[in-house]
Amino acid sequence: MTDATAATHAISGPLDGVSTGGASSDGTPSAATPAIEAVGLGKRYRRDRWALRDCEFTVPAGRICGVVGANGAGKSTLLTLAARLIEPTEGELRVFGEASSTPETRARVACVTQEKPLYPSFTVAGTLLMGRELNPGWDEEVAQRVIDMGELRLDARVGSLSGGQRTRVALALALGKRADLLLLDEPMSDLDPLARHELMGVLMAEAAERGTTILVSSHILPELDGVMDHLLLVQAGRIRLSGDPEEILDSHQLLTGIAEGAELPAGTAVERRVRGRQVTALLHTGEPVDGPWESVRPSLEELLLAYLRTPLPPPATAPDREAAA
Ligand SMILES: Nc1ncnc2c1ncn2[C@@H]1O[C@H](COP(=O)(O)OP(=O)(O)OP(=O)(O)O)[C@@H](O)[C@H]1O
Repeated sequence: MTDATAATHAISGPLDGVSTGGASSDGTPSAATPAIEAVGLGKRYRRDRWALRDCEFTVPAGRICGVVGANGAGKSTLLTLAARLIEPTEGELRVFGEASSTPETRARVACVTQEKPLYPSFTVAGTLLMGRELNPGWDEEVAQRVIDMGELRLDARVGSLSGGQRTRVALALALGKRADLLLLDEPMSDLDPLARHELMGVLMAEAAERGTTILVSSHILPELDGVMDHLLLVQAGRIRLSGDPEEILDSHQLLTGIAEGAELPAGTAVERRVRGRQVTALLHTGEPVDGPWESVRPSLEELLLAYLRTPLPPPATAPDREAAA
């Protein structure tokens, strides 16, 4: 969790128009400019504590990007940097081509942090009214639909709602803003399975209809399978995998075989597990492997679990750079 506390970032932003940088004349994002681009990105909270380091990746506009990683990997830090609620310590995180916060990019970005900051004394109706007043492109229909699906009373005070109901209000605000980039930090964690399913449907429809880029972090891997068309695996503050999940899966193989005499091609094993006489290994290669192996394409869950179980070796250059800092 980060210390991002800016209230209702989902509704922040200026009342003026939309940037033309990275956008077509009608305001929809152009495919040419990535929604997000990290160049040598690092964030250090304390002197010796890097939450993210040496991150290089691109998320093309219009993608639903799953941000996956263990607790403390750096997912919230990444989303909070993209929301401009905190600044990088080194490198850049470009949002629609802009390296730092501008009124135009702020107007194009909506964020729901894990804290889901809302005003507890406001009613649901008052919260939506605030969204409408502060956002020129406000879409009442989509915000109202999200509220109605949860059967929330408009006169209920936000402070009296359950965690999942508050999440729904925060998502209604974010969707109502009609942003080009939605940053959602574990938005589904306190929703029941039906609400999760419904709201994932709304998000997918949003992405399909408007080309909205969505960065969504989640610990629930099946929730993202078949939904995301871009994957960022964050591990110990580094980006371990980034790209189209189908292409990433195509470049891996899950092998099973008998341990005795079974040699794996050098330098390709992400993970190797031995159970009795049987070896299972995830390889990072699309090339056929010789030997007594049975090879299948891994499922997304098998691939991610293998990476999550395998710690990233510390980079050789880190001590020198720490000393120089
Ligand atoms: N405000 C802060 N001050 C100091 N350290 C922080 C702060 N926020 C996060 N960190 C540290 O940065 C690292 C990354 O934290 P972050 O919240 O980004 O991880 P995460 O992947 O989102 O974790 P989770 O899945 O548990 O939410 C952790 O080691 C965490 O302790």
